[in-house]
Amino acid sequence: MKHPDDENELFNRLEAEMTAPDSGDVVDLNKARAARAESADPTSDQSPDSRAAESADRSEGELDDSRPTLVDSSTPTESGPGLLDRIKGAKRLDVIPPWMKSGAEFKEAAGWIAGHVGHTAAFHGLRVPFLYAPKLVWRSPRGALNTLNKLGRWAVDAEGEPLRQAEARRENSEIYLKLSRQRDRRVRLRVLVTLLGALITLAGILYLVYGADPVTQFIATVVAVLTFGWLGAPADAPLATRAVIKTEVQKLTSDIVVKAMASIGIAQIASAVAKGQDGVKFPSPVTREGPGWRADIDLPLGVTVADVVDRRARLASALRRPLGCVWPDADPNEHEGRLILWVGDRDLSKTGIVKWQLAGARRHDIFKRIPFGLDPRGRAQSVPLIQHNVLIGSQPGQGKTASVRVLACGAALDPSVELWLHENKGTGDLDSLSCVSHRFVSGIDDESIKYAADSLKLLREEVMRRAAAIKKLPRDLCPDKRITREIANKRSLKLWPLLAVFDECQNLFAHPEYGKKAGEDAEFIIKLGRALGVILVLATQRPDKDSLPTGISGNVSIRFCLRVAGQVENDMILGTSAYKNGVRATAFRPEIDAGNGYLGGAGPLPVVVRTAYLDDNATHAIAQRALALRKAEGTLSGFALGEESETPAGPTYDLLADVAAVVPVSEERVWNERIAARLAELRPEVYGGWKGENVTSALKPHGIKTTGVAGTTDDGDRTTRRGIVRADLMKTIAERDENRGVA
Ligand SMILES: Nc1ncnc2c1ncn2[C@@H]1O[C@H](COP(=O)(O)OP(=O)(O)OP(=O)(O)O)[C@@H](O)[C@H]1O
Repeated sequence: MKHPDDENELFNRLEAEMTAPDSGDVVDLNKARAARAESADPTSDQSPDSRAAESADRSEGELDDSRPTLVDSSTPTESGPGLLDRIKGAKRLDVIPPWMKSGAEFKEAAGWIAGHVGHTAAFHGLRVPFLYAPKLVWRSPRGALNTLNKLGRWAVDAEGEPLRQAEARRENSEIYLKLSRQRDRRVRLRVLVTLLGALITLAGILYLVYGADPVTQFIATVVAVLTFGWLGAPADAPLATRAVIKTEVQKLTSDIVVKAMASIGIAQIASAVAKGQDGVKFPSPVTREGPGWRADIDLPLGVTVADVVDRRARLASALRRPLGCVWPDADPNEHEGRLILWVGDRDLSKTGIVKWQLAGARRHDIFKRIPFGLDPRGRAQSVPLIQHNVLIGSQPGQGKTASVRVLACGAALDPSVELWLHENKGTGDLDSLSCVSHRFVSGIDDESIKYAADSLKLLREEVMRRAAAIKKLPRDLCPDKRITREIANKRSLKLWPLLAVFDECQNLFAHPEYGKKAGEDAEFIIKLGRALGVILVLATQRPDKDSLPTGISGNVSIRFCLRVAGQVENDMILGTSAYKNGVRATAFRPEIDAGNGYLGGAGPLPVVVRTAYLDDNATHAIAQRALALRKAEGTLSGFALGEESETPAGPTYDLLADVAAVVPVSEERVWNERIAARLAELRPEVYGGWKGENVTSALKPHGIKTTGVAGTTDDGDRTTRRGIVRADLMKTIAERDENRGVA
């Protein structure tokens, strides 16, 4: 493995700086130039003579274009940053390793070890009376015979017999006699010891049979049976089977990595390895990180991390690991050619259910990030919601609703958040959260789709209201013209965060009647609502341009893409060029990789995340906690309180303004029937069919009284009929506008 020789480099630089022209030494410029040119092209002959000859041979304009033109300055300059800058720019490694600082990681490891020990104890404990003890009893006669046999052979020195026979065959009488004498001596001693031992054993047996109490007899019998049973075990049949079968994972070494990288079809690496070089460099040693190995790799010049990500399957094959174990990743703090190759011990899809960090939390602040899941390296990943919108997409059954639940539960745990939940699949996946929702619908029928479309219409109006309200806030409270925690806490301002979820939104946006308008409203909200605390979370299983307007997919800031079938769907969710850049959710496997997806926009680079999973029971428990919080703080509203759902008013027109428009200044008093006729002409879709009495009753709530107004009919008759005084109307309009301005 190679490491950069930093110390040497540093030393050379120090030396160079100390002997630099500042020190007052005279520098031989010719020599310096020659040295520089030599370093640029070590193969060429750079003696002054040769250079003179070369220039004489070539006329101007006849330069050899096969050689790159050197553009270095001919005067010596300092190369690169100075020592202090280099030290300042150096990356400091953690004094205490991260795993030692993480209570959660430590707890998880301790829990895992305790579980492992407990499992092993239970496994063998159950087998002792029913399997191991009967096996030992069964094997004990054989063990007793084996023991007697071994004793007998020892007493007569049977082990030496082959050697003596060999010497006899070779007729080597001297050695044979020596060996025979040695055997006689041994046998005499050993037979004596054996007889003595047999006598003691016999005495012991007689004592146990006739003199010992039953407990001693029992213990002695058990010990004897177990011992002989143990000694009677055949070599190929151990007594106990293994409680756990260890899956041995090969240690990742730089040699393995180099070999693998050379075989994935990147020409620069393959040709370097063929020439006996490494092809890639390792800026730091291969280390253990989380449940796997991490290799930091510098790729050859011109090769990018995306080139390796493209070949992930080949890399997995070359490393002889399942695809779900091999995760090539870029390092956001380094250059484009720095690869972090993380090779897990286990396939990501086999890591089981990821526990949600807030599953047991009492409350959460939506202005902080919402824990979302783990990346393959076991690092927690989270999603910011404030100032963002979220788009989630995948094929059916890959975990969209599960990820929506995590985000909705995170928001629900902040009692200041108003939740609008729409699940247009009709399976009730979000029902548990209905008890804390301001608006809620679950269904795929037209009525449910209309409800969701109405919500977007209302949200659009809400965004406009908020924009006007924020504009009026004093600068010290709202310097950035966006919602803050402080503003959200001032309930009178009605500017708390509002999270609206549209699960299976393809059913809404592709609806023949409501789809188009809903798409426009959603785009409007996504573009303007971010700073105003309105957050949209959209999940779709059909990411195409009919079911997901491009205005939405182009403007959303956080994207989570679970398994999709092709490049178009991939880029629709993760953004243009994602596929080309190696961010490919097509690599996930159907069903097996449910819950695994690429998360973009939540950090500097897209990362693979296995989302935390909340089943219905866990969601219900969180919803109940959120409900208690909202009750305590008095923030329950709308659907949760059983209130009638709001529907946006039909086309909204300002009646007073319309009346003012049809009553000219010259008419001080006017009959209501004339106003009705003029209104019907102005807006037939609103006022068509109105009579004088409709005007009377419509103006009454505004405090405009009707009185008897004298006038002339179209036929020229003078008469008195019900009408209004224009001054009353204008006064009412002025008062209303003034009040609105105050609000
Ligand atoms: N994070 C996860 N961890 C483990 N399993 C998961 C995870 N997410 C989803 N699954 C599994 O995938 C199944 C389908 O999940 P979910 O209903 O969220 O998918 P979906 O994409 O919303 O499906 P559809 O498009 O049909 O609504 C779940 O029942 C669960 O078994």
